[in-house]
Amino acid sequence: MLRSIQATLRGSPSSSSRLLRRGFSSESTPDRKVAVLGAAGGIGQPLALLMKLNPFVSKLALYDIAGTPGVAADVSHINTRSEVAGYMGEEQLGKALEGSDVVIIPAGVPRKPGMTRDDLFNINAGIVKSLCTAIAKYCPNALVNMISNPVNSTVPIAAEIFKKAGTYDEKKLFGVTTLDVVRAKTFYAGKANVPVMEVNVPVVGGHAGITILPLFSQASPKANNLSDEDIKALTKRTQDGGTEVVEAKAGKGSATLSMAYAGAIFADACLKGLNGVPDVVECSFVQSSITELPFFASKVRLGKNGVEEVLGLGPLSDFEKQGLESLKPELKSSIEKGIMFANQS
Ligand SMILES: NC(=O)c1ccc[n+]([C@@H]2O[C@H](COP(=O)([O-])OP(=O)(O)OC[C@H]3O[C@@H](n4cnc5c(N)ncnc54)[C@H](O)[C@@H]3O)[C@@H](O)[C@H]2O)c1
Ligand SMILES: O=C(O)C[C@H](O)C(=O)O
Repeated sequence: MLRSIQATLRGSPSSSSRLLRRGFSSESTPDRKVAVLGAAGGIGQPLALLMKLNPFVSKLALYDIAGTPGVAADVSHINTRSEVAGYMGEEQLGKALEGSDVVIIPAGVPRKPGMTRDDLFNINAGIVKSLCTAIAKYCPNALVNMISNPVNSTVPIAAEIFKKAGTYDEKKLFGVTTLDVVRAKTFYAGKANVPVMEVNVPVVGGHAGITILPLFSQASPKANNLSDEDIKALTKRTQDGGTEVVEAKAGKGSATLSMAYAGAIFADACLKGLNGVPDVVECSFVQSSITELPFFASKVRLGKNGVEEVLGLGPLSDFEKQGLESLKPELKSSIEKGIMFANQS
């Protein structure tokens, strides 16, 4: 993705030649519509920019309850492939969604210091419910990338809304946990003193506090200079990464720029999968049977229909096994809270 952005910034010939190397002719690169819901927000605006730079996108629909005409006009002047349109207010939501291949949802309120992600439930659950009801109506086959918190509950809410509408396909619903992976990579590279762009670390579980479980025992490149205490500290920092940003922003919201980057990486992976690029693997919070919980984040292979394969956890250290058992009760209750909300209201 970073290379895609860099190539795009250098000029379209290099991005199209990259597409050619991947087996697409410039004429046959499939048309793909991406909709961003909450596009005028702290995440939505930089995410709109990054999706405008993505050569796989042919149409970019920017939807919010306010402010999207300005964001769309601004982003639309960038000389890249996609056509941009802004949509504002519920009466324009259908048009924004129609024909979408990927819908990215960063709509909703962010945390302030002292709040948990679950404290956002009361407002964001209703927002997600209404947006997913519209997705079921206007683009039931789209891949849905859920960013709105609490992800551990908003993804189950989306699943229930789609089930009620008769459109649920578990292969097409994703909780975006990429920021946890981005953080784990950055913190590990800093501590292990290895080149950050070469680092890979799976992060499993969910997206809140101890439900975020980075698997540093599977990190590459291997680092022999890290003690058990270092791994514990890296795990805690990854779990508290969101809070670190919320506190630093001191009441002005939560992670937006790093989240836009993470959201753009995940959407890019979804588009590559849809376009038949082989071996696209990212961590995501999806319907899962790799533990007893109905939703769980782990590595997922992406393909032409969305999730092609939910990959297992692989070998865990004793510390990670303990972390896995400790996260299950909280994750289970967040999932159940989402399911109950969707079915009672
Ligand atoms: N998954 C993650 O890793 C992750 C990371 C960071 C933030 N988040 C979450 O993303 C969400 C958005 O964060 P932000 O910083 O961009 O907030 P923000 O307040 O800056 O932006 C949210 C946007 O959503 C819009 N919105 C509200 N109701 C809407 C509706 N019904 N339809 C469409 N748009 C609507 C608002 O108008 C606003 O523009 C929060 O819930 C936050 O907790 C998730
Ligand atoms: O921490 C938050 O509230 C936002 C987001 O979930 C994050 O991880 O940065």
